[in-house]
This record gives sequence, C-alpha cells and structure tokens, in this order.
Amino acid sequence: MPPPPPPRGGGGGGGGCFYSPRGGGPPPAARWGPGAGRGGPNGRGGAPLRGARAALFTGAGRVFVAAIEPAGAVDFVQPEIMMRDAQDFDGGDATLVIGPGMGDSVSAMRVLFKALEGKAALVIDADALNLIADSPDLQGRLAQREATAIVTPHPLEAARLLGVTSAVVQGDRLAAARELASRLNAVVVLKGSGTVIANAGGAVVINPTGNAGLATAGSGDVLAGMCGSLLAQGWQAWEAAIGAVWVHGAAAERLVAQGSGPIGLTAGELPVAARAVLNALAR
Ligand SMILES: NC(=O)C1=CN([C@@H]2O[C@H](COP(=O)(O)OP(=O)(O)OC[C@H]3O[C@@H](n4cnc5c(N)ncnc54)[C@H](OP(=O)(O)O)[C@@H]3O)[C@@H](O)[C@H]2O)[C@@H](O)CC1
Ligand SMILES: Nc1ncnc2c1ncn2[C@@H]1O[C@H](COP(=O)(O)OP(=O)(O)O)[C@@H](O)[C@H]1O
Repeated sequence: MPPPPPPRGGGGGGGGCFYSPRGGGPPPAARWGPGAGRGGPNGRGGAPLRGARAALFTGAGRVFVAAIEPAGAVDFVQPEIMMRDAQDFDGGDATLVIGPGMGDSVSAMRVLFKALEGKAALVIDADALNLIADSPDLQGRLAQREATAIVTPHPLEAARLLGVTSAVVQGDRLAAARELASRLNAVVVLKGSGTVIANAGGAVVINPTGNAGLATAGSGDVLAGMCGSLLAQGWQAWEAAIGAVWVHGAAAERLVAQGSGPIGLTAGELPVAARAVLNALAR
C-alpha cells in the first residue's frame, strides 16, 4: 500500500463539524429520562470532542462541534473548537463527521436525516451507522447521495449494516468491506487489526500501520475526525480514508516507540502524534 499523499494546501482551509449529544459538562438530569431515545444522552460527549481535536491537529482550519442537546459554551481543553447547537446550525458546505457520541434520540435521527439530504461530504461513524443499519430508508438515501461519504464501521457496526453476524464479517473482511461499499455507494473503512478500505468500484486495500495500543476507548472517534479533516482539506474520499487510517496507525506506532504504549495508550494522545507524522511526511 502506498504512503498517503501529502496534504494539499498546507491545511488550514477546511472546516469540520462533529455531532454530539451535548456539548460537554454533565447534562441536566431530566435529559436522562425516558423519551430521550433508546440510548438517550449517554455520557459519551467526549467522543465528538476527541474527533474535533483530531481534526484540528491534522490541519482542519475551523472546527465546530454541533451538539444535539444544548451545547456547552466552550471546550476548555481545546478552546479553538467552536460549539454550536445542531438543531439550528447550518454547516453550509463544511465536511460533516456524524455519529460519535450522537446517541439515537429522535433529535439525532432528525440531524442525521438532514445530513444525508444535504450536499456536504460526510464521514459516518458509530451511532449514525447504527441508525442507518436500522433504516432501509436511510440506507437508500445514503446510497443515492451524490456527495462523498466515508463510513467507518467496526466489525459489529458493519455486521449490523449488512444484516449478518460480526463472525461473518470477520470471516471475510475484504468481502464484507466491498459489499458494504457497493451497497452504500461509499468508501468503507472496516476497522480492526489490518483495517480494510474499500470503494464502490470494488477496489480494496489493507492498511499496514497500527498496533494493539489502538484498542482503547475512543480511538475510532479520533480516526473519524482525521478522515473528516483530510476531506475538509480537499482530499478525495479514497485518498482521505487511506491517508487517515495510515496516519492514525503510524501515530500509534510513534507513541509506542516513544514508550507511551501500547499499555495505557489513550485516544487523546493520538492527535498530537498524528500531527507529527503528517508534518514529517510533508517535509
Ligand atoms: N469516552 C467516550 O465518550 C466514548 C464514546 N464512545 C461512543 O460511544 C458510542 C458507542 O460506541 P461502541 O460501538 O464502541 O459501543 P459500545 O457500547 O462500547 O459497544 C457496543 C457493542 O459493540 C461491540 N463492539 C465495540 N467495539 C467493537 C469492535 N471493534 N468489534 C466488534 N464489536 C465491537 C461491543 O462488544 P464487546 O466489546 O462488548 O465485545 C458491544 O457489544 C459511540 O457513539 C462512540 O462514539 C466510544 O467511542 C467509547 C468512548
Ligand atoms: N490490534 C489492533 N491493531 C491495529 N489497530 C487496531 C487494533 N485494535 C483496534 N484498532 C483500531 O482502533 C480503532 C478502534 O475504533 P472503534 O472500534 O471504533 O473503537 P471506539 O468506539 O472505542 O473508538 C480502529 O481504528 C481500529 O482499526
């Protein structure tokens, strides 16, 4: 597999947007009650923030987190990230990363529907994939979109989308990724050791980078953010997916070489390492 192409335009030109159930800080207790959706707001508001930080550190110039529940005013760890409410946020033609920490409330479904109807390039991950797996209508809308989409399932999410078990997916990962890419008309990143990237035309590659340190909560959210970041900087979907997966794995290798893993490697460390990997490639 070739190394990823260098970033175009030196970064800084793109924007990104990450949907979350809330914008940080504990949600009001009332929002945890019945009616909030199958999962409801779920204490996973860190997921979009992690993706948003990954996008910032890999060159996306302006990054928003659009929260499904009322957003916190600021991310104090990364105040460069702009917080918005998803319901009234118009991202224009900004690249959207949708799904991490999003939950499955009615509001989440509405926001996903709007994103699929829109013309923005999409990265679809996590909860958004599960909502799509549950809805033939949303699957059809995704397949019929003209704009770019990268979908980033782990094996269970891929299995749900295909209507099979994760054992079937893992039994032939290349076939599963190809079938999903063809059905959804999207670039598919089937995650796991030896992540498979496939497109609707039947092309398929296996990523060689990464290590067991990546098996840590939230590293998939970081990958989604990096895919969105490269898309926002003008990379085509196929190159963005291959490049982001390669850099994500190389970042983990760099951290392990420096002694920061594999034991105890955290997803939050990946963006800084990914920045170093990308800058080394660009030099
Ligand atoms: N700190 C935060 O804010 C974090 C927020 N996050 C957000 O949480 C949301 C849900 O994420 P999720 O799919 O990981 O759901 P989760 O409830 O863990 O598992 C559900 C089922 O999936 C399975 N499963 C999981 N991974 C698998 C794999 N690679 N291959 C195969 N199976 C796998 C798992 O199986 P098990 O591991 O129990 O065997 C279980 O049965 C999503 O919005 C995400 O962005 C997370 O990123 C974590 C940190
Ligand atoms: N042993 C491994 N070797 C290489 N990459 C791995 C390994 N285990 C997990 N990963 C990577 O870590 C990420 C995990 O993402 P995901 O399953 O979505 O978890 P989470 O929901 O916790 O973020 C994926 O990019 C996956 O390819």
